[in-house]
Amino acid sequence: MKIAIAGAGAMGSRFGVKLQSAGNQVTLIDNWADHVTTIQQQGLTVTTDDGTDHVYQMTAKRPQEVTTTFDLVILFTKAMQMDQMLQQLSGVLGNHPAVLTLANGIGNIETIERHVPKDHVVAGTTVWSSSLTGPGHITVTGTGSISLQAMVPDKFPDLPGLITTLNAAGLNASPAQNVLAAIWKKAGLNSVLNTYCTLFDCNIAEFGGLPNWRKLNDAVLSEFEAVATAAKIQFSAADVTALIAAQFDPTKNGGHYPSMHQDMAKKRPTEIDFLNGYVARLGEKLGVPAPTNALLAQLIHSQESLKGIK
Ligand SMILES: NC(=O)C1=CN([C@@H]2O[C@H](COP(=O)(O)OP(=O)(O)OC[C@H]3O[C@@H](n4cnc5c(N)ncnc54)[C@H](OP(=O)(O)O)[C@@H]3O)[C@@H](O)[C@H]2O)C=CC1
Ligand SMILES: CC(C)(CO)C(=O)C(=O)O
Repeated sequence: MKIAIAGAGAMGSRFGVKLQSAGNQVTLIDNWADHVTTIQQQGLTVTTDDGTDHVYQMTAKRPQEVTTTFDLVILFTKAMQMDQMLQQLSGVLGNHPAVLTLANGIGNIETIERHVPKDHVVAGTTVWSSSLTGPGHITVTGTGSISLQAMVPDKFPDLPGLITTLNAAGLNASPAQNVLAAIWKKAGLNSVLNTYCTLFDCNIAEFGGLPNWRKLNDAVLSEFEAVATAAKIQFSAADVTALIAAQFDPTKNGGHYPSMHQDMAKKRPTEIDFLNGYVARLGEKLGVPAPTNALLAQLIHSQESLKGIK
């Protein structure tokens, strides 16, 4: 399959390597010029759990250099970069490839549907993880899985085929029954793990080792559940808490510093407005206050300001 990874940072690069190793023709597309040039000249370096470096020769391009067509575009930008990437790839999208997004945050589907017909879109979530440690260099730990669903299930040509392609690359994909519920579930997880690990400067296992992690968790997720219920979205705080607890295991994501922590460390804007901030705003609109999520969003914004992040 001809696959474009649009947004080839930490996650896009990890997925790109796995899909190419399984025999697909993969193009990594990214706006970070140094990253693209390093991959073109030296290959993509992947440091694995045991500290070993593996170098992969991969095709890497900036969006404006892409002229080929693809069967599948996997969008792996940050939520706030998605609209720009879709605009830059309008020529590529004109050939109607399937478009899959597994990015974190709520609201990405609406962004994609401004650029791509709904019946070509597949959305989902993943608990795979990765860190972009420098241009052309990622560090990966643990394993993960993917849950995904076509936005118009009767019209999307071949979801089982897409799942087979992802699974042949060892990505552990399975169909979701209710993609909006899956996105909210993942956003609940990120609004706990990403936000607290960033504020406390810790990894996921260290957060799980806090004696009061459950209290901190419940303060966020009880509001998520109330807002989701008002918005008629299926959400169970208990289910999300179980998923969070499963990440503490070092063979899953225990050793991982969440993507928001990585953003803050690199002085890059975070996705907070698509996580706790989104729920606080929606809660306000629906008359269901979410003060803990509103405060956490403000705390992260304050940290961004102190670091000079705009
Ligand atoms: N990392 C993880 O473990 C996980 C991440 N996710 C989600 O996946 C999506 C993609 O995240 P992720 O792969 O972490 O994103 P990254 O931060 O690794 O990369 C995103 C983009 O940011 C820019 N960028 C990043 N670092 C630098 C730098 N030092 N200098 C210049 N530009 C830089 C690049 O694009 P540009 O130049 O165009 O700005 C890059 O493509 C997000 O929605 C995230 O929440 C989901 C599960 C796990
Ligand atoms: C890996 C995981 C699940 C950790 O919160 C994630 O989604 C992230 O780092 O953004």
